[in-house]
Amino acid sequence: MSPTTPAHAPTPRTDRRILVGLLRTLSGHRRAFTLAVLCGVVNQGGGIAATTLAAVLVTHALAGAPLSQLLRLTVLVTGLVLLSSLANWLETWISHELSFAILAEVRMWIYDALERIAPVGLSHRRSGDLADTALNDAESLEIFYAHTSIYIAVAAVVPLAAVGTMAAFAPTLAAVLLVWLIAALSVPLWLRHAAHRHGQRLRQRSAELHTELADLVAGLRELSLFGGLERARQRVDTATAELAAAERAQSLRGGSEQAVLGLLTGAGAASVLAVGLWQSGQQPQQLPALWLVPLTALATAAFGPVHTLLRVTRVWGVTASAAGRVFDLLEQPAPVADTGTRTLEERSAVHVRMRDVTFAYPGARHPAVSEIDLHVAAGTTLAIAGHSGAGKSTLAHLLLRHMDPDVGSIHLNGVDLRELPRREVPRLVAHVDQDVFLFHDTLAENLRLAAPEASEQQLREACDRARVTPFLEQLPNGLDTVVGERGAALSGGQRQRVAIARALLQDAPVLVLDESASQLDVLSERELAAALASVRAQRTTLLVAHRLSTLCSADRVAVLEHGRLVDCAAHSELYRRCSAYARLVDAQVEAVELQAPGRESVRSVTREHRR
Ligand SMILES: Nc1ncnc2c1ncn2[C@@H]1O[C@H](COP(=O)(O)OP(=O)(O)OP(=O)(O)O)[C@@H](O)[C@H]1O
Repeated sequence: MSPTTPAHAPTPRTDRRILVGLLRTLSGHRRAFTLAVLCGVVNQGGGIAATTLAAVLVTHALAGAPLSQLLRLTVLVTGLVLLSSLANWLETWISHELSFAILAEVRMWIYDALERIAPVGLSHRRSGDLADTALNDAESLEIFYAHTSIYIAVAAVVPLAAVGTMAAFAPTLAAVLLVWLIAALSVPLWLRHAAHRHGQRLRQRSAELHTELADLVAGLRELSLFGGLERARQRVDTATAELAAAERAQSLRGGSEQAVLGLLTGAGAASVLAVGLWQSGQQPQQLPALWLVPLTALATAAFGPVHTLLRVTRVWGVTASAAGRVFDLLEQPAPVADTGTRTLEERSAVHVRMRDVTFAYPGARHPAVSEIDLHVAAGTTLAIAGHSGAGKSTLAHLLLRHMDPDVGSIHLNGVDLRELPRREVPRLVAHVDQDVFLFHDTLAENLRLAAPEASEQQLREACDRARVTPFLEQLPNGLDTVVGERGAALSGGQRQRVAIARALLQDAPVLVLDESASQLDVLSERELAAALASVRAQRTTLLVAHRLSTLCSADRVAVLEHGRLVDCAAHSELYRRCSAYARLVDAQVEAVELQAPGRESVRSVTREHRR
């Protein structure tokens, strides 16, 4: 079973909210940002000044100005070009440093968010989609921090400075230029809805393709077993085609934006030239003809920062969509509050009390568990039995505090789980799940997950007690053997024994054991039973039981039906007095006998509990 789906549904974000969110991230890097903007202003401003002065130089040369004056102008133009290049290099360097520093922060925030909302808050998201947010969405923000934010500031300063300079020589031309510059800057505003739509679609399609591929790789074995490879191929093909269509729409809009901007730049320069020509032809002359070429050059160059800005804002839709997905994850509320401050004084003997516990999954019509009242004395084992869907795993998840009861409470030695800090719970309650996850790492490192400081001797002791040692000796490199992705190099039973060794190393006083429902051969079952007995000794255990032998070994068995507690007693007594339990046990025995006729262990258990 998987934990609950949270009710959290992110509200749609406007461009302004996203921009404010992105800029807020910059506030911790004001110095680097200001430096980058300064370099950007010098780079773009120097470029415009060099272009304008080069035009002045040509005009003066044509007008027969003295060589010394031409030389001075040449030195000035060269100096400006060098300064602009240096500023360009510095801007690129600082802005990328800034961007990488912020991206490193964002990635850590994403990691913290994943940790805060796991496991319940992640259950409704596909792992490929989450990986895409953590990697590609975060990566997409690079363009904003390294370019967009800086170019916005530069584009707000440099063209205005160019208009100001022009106003000092020709106020009318400056007014004409200003009108065209405003028109050019408004292009992304006209197209913002399309840009947002295209960007969102592009990021979504890219995430979908990524998720499809991740699913395909993870489920390759099942797909080939059930002949589903062709269908999976078609799904990848469809996702690829949809991504290509989204990319095409994005490029088409980008191309139109570029063409419109080119048109506006040309029209702006032509208007300045036309008005300038008209002014210089007036009597008395309103503008010296010699200024015409430099002023037209200045007008054309003033569009440079706008072109640079629009080159990056063209992908604003993608950035906004990626930022929205990242912010959604960062702002997703934790499924359980972490406000507890109490500690457990006595940790060696912990008893568990469930008081009137009721819990319903969000959107479910009925509670998964209702009014459960249970007590597990310190050091004893309580097995939870019931048909599939009866609420056994839900109780286990509540004890692990993956979620909180809607009504009632769960206490360890009288302390409500909600009163403990969240990080304290794994120190008190260990979990051995039926679906064991092992990292693609050595067996030793997988074991050290529970106790990072454990010595090799301690690892070996835990392996001995959890019956890992017999198969450990067969592994090529013993504890240093890499167990493969998700522990693929080990069998299901072996993985469970590794998980038991891990729980032993974790050394928590309470244990939640979700027993594997799959049937094991007699030898494996015996090994597993011995390992379980070892980890349960002296621990308070809540055992989600599927096997008859495990039910018999528990101190008491609680029977659930449709989320309600039917009865709770020792196995033999329960078998006699509780018809629901008797039916469950009989069904178990018949199923096992059917699968393994004549199996002695089953017969003996059957004889035992039927007495
Ligand atoms: N994440 C979830 N979201 C919504 N409902 C859920 C979720 N997980 C379980 N349920 C529902 O809650 C009820 C109890 O499920 P639970 O997994 O606790 O039963 P179980 O007794 O452990 O079953 P099994 O033996 O098959 O694992 C079922 O009706 C199930 O469909």
